[in-house]
Amino acid sequence: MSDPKPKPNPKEYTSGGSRTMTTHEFWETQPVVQLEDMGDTTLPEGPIQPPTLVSEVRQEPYNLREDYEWITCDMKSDDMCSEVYNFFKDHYAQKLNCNVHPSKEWLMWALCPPGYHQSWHVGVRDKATKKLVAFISGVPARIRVRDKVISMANINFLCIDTDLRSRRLAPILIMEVTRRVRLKNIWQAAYPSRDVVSRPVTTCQYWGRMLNPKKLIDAGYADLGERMKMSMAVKLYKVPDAPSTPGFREMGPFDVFGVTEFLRNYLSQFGIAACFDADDVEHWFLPREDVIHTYLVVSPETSEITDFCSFYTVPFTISDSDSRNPKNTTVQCAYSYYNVVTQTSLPKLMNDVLTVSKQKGVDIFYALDVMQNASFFTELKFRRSEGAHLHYHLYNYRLGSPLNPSEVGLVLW
Ligand SMILES: CCCCCCCCCCCCCC(=O)SCCNC(=O)CCNC(=O)[C@H](O)C(C)(C)COP(=O)(O)OP(=O)(O)OC[C@H]1O[C@@H](n2cnc3c(N)ncnc32)[C@H](O)[C@@H]1OP(=O)(O)O
Repeated sequence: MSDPKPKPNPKEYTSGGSRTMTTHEFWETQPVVQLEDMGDTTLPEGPIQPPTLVSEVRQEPYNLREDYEWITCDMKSDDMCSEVYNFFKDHYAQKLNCNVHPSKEWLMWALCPPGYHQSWHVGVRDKATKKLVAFISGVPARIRVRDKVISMANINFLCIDTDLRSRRLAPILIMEVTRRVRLKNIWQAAYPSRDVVSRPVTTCQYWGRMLNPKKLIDAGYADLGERMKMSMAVKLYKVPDAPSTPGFREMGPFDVFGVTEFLRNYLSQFGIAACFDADDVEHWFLPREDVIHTYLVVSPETSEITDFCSFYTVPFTISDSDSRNPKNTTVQCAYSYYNVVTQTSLPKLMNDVLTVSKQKGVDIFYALDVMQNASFFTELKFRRSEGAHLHYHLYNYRLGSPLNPSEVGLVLW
C-alpha cells in the first residue's frame, strides 16, 4: 500500500528483444505477458494457456524444506485469524519501522467473501516451533475483461518471515496457491505488485489527502511543505463539520439490490472491471465498523440512489525510531473503494467522504487514480504519493495493450 517502485518502461527492460536489466527465473516460466513482449500488441488477447482437466492438476502439494509444512488457514477461527494478524504485524512491513497492519475484522472481510475457499488461504509452518513463517491467499472474484466475464482468483497477502527472505520461498507459495486455485477449475488470477516482473495490465498511482496534518507531521509520516507553517497546514486541510449533499446517508441492508444495479451499470463502461452480484455487494459494501464504510445519496423525490461512495480503513503503525514522537503512533488510513455519481459532482461527493472520514478518526485518505478518481485530486488537495505505484497483473490472460488507470473499474490492494 506504499512505496512501490516507479512505473514500468519497456525500454528499461528490453533492448532489441534481449533483456538488459535482470532476469526473472520464476516469472519467465509462468503464463504471464513477459517483459520482452511488453511492446508487442499483436499477440492475441485472451488466455495464454488453455485449461486442463481438473483431474490432471497436480494433486499433491509442492515440496517444502523438510522442517516446514503446509497448512490451510481457517480465517473464521479466532485463533488462526489472530495468528495471521500477528504474523502480518511482525512481517508485512514494507519499510523499516512503518507497518500497515489490517485488523482481524479487516482480514476476515478481505479473505472470506461469498464463495471463498479455505484451501486458498495457504500458510507455511515451521514444524519444530509451530510458528507461521509464510502466507499467501486467494479469494474468488468475477472480473470482466472487455466483454468477457472471467471467474478468477484475487491473489494477495503474500508474506514471508523477514528472516527467511531471498530464499526463493515466494515462487513455491505462488505455485502452491496456483495449484489449489486450479483444483477449483479456475485458471486466471488478478494480483497487485509493487515490482514489475511481467507486463502489468495497468499501473496506478496512489494519491493522499491529509485530514489530520498535525498528527501526520508530528509522527514523521508526512512533511510540512516548504514555507508552510503548521497552522497553515491545519487550515489548508480542514474539512467541513458535516456532509453537505442532501440525501447523503449510510448504506443499509435494504439498499443491496439498488446498489448492485447501480454499480453494475457504472462499471460496464471500463475495459476491465469487477462484477458484483447482490451477495458480493452485501459482503464488500455493507458498512462494518473500522473496516468498510459506504454512503449513498438518495433522491428525496424518487428514493432512488443517485450517488454512491465507499472506502475502507486500515491502521498504519510507525514505531519509535522512525518517529519524532517517543512512542509508537498509529495512523488511521482510509482508501477510496468504489464511487459512482450521477447527480452530484464527484469532487462534491468526495468532499462529503473526506468529512465523514475525518469524523471517523481517519488521519489520511488515499485514492488510486482508477475510474474517475483523477477528477477530484486537485480540487480536494490530494497530493501524489511519491513513488506509490501499484501495478495490476493478470495471470494466464493477455490483454492486447495496457490500459490507462481511468479505463480500470477495479480496486486491488
Ligand atoms: C490461476 C491462479 C494463479 C494464482 C497465482 C497468481 C500469481 C500471484 C503472484 C503473487 C501476487 C502477490 C500479491 C501480493 O501479495 S502483493 C504484497 C506483497 N507482500 C509484501 O510486500 C509483504 C512484505 N514482503 C514480503 O513478505 C516478501 O518481500 C515477499 C514475500 C513479497 C517476497 O519475498 P522474497 O523477497 O523473500 O522473495 P523470494 O526470494 O522468496 O522469491 C523471489 C521470487 O519471487 C518473486 N516475487 C517476490 N515477491 C513477489 C510479489 N509480491 N509478486 C510477484 N512476484 C514476487 C520475485 O520476482 C522472484 O521471482 P523472479 O523475479 O526471480 O522470477
